[in-house]
Amino acid sequence: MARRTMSLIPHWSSRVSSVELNGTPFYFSTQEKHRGEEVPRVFRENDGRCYSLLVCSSDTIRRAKFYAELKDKLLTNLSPECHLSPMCSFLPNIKDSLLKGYFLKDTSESSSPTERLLRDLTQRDPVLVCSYLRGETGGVWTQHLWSDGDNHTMQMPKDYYVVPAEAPEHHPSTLNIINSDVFYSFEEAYQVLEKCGDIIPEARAVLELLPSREEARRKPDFPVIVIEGLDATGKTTLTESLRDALGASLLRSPPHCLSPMRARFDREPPLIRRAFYALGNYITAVQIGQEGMKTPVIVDRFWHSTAAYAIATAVSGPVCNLPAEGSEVYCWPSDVLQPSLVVCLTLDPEERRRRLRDRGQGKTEEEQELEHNQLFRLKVEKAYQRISGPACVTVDASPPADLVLQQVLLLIRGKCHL
Ligand SMILES: Nc1ncnc2c1ncn2[C@@H]1O[C@H](COP(=O)(O)OP(=O)(O)O)[C@@H](O)[C@H]1O
Ligand SMILES: Nc1ccn([C@H]2C[C@H](O)[C@@H](COP(=O)(O)OP(=O)(O)O)O2)c(=O)n1
Repeated sequence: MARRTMSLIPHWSSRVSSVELNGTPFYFSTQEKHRGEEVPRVFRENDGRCYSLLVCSSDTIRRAKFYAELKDKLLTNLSPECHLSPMCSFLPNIKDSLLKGYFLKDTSESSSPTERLLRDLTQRDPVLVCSYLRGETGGVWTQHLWSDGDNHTMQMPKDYYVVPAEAPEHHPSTLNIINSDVFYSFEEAYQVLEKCGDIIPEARAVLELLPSREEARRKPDFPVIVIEGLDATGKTTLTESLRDALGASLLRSPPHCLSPMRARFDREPPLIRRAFYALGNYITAVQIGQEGMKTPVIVDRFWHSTAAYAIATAVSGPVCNLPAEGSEVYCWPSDVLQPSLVVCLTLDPEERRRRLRDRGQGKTEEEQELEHNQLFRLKVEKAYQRISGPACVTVDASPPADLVLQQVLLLIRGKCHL
């Protein structure tokens, strides 16, 4: 922890913080001198004491695990007069600079219980705490960075004034996507599960099922057609019909051999969950390579799903916060087999809800969230459309199943000469 804190300090005053109040981000930064700037919005009309907690550790697994637990830990141990808001700190436009945490307003009588808890956290956990103090007149606020536990030798910087900051060009939640949410090589995803082996036994089981990188890259003779889309858009119906119509093999990602481990990874923080899905694609790629030497191959979900869901979860707020079209975030990994055609089924939300209801089966938590969270659904769809190399061809899935099949067969014949 101490090492990580020290590595942050040289850039400390270049950092910008964002606190989300009712879903809207408010930005502030710090500086050594006050030049008459107004008080940042999060500190205005504020009688309480304010603190920020940022999770930071060079151990990415520990950081992801601790962040996932932190909110519950705080809500359980803090007094009801404490209010938490999501917060982050970042170096504008600098990749991998995002630190996530919470902003805490405490309106209770005594500061002691909260400060005791925060002090304990700084000593035991990978967290960086700051307190904020209002000047005598109320016109200025200063930030005080707490030292971490027993590292007395560390040179702490002096207090800084907090001042309002501009919204950055790229939304902060986009800064850490690469290799935290979306993996662009076998090695990067592999390393995450390898580091989890001691704490998640299922991670070792997944590693044992993995192919070599060469196997995952083998290009088959027959065309490979991937069908993508949100849950209940008709992927299973269409992929089974395509298999029958084309005499094709039908595969899926994640592959069946990972089904017993999937629920465990769905409970893990994004870093670990997304590494699991990323590795699933390499297993499916080997199966595609084998089957594709004999017949055409239809694949139910592949890398588009892995990337689009991960990006949509990682990026908070509206669709415009997503990385712009053309961003490297949307680039197909060079070591994943490229399908001949990717079709993305779309459906208006009302019809999709009707199909989900009619099917009446259990849904993943994420799909339930999708149903309630229109924004998330829009972000997944937008991310699907922006992925390139191969891009996906969008097909309206609202007509009857046989018409959707005919339309996709036409696309396949045009593109794959079957
Ligand atoms: N073109 C279609 N028109 C009407 N209903 C459909 C169509 N395609 C699929 N369905 C129905 O919608 C539900 C979801 O389809 P399914 O193929 O299971 O979707 P997914 O695999 O994408 O989750 C199923 O009950 C299915 O019978
Ligand atoms: N190739 C894939 C397939 C699914 N995922 C992830 C993306 C979402 O978190 C879920 C969506 O899966 P869901 O349970 O809705 O999918 P199915 O109903 O099994 O088709 O799985 C993935 O990351 N990569």
